[in-house]
Amino acid sequence: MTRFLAVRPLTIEAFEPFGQVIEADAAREIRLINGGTTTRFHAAATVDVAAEGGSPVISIFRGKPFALPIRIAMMERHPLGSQAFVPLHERPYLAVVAPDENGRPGAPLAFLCDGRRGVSYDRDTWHHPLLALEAVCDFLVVDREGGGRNLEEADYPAPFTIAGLDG
Ligand SMILES: NC(=O)N[C@@H](O)C(=O)O
Ligand code: NI
Repeated sequence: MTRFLAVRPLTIEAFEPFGQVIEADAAREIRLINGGTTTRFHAAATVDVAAEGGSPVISIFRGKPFALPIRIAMMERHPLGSQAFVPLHERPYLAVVAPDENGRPGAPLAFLCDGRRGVSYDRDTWHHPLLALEAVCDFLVVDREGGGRNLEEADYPAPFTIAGLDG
């Protein structure tokens, strides 16, 4: 029996249990800086990577696009750090997350992200690895460098299928 997974629009409120949406409107504070030539949208997301002596790193992920239907058979989480993805090309991508259920991922939720906003997964939040859509897309990624076990993966007993992107 195929378990279909509907795609929903990314909103700050709906994503809040799993992380933060990175966009100007999500910033806590707006500051005019540099003599008024620049607007700083301050702290649109936080970076939580210090556990067990971790430090923040900035990387580029070049994501190959996934074609529909997309099979969600596993999830992962990073117990020691948050992980943020900001698209550097304005292309859509999917953020698939799940609540924790006794140490395993529960039913996933798939958010369609429009390429103008990033997402930051909270530390220890179940998510699917990067899911770029349409074309190869670079993402700026802020996550943790350091010791300890910062990757936990779990397979679903039966995969979910994303058949379309329109809900
Ligand atoms: N493995 C890795 O660095 N990437 C994943 O954590 C991911 O969420 O894409
Ligand atoms: Ni990850």
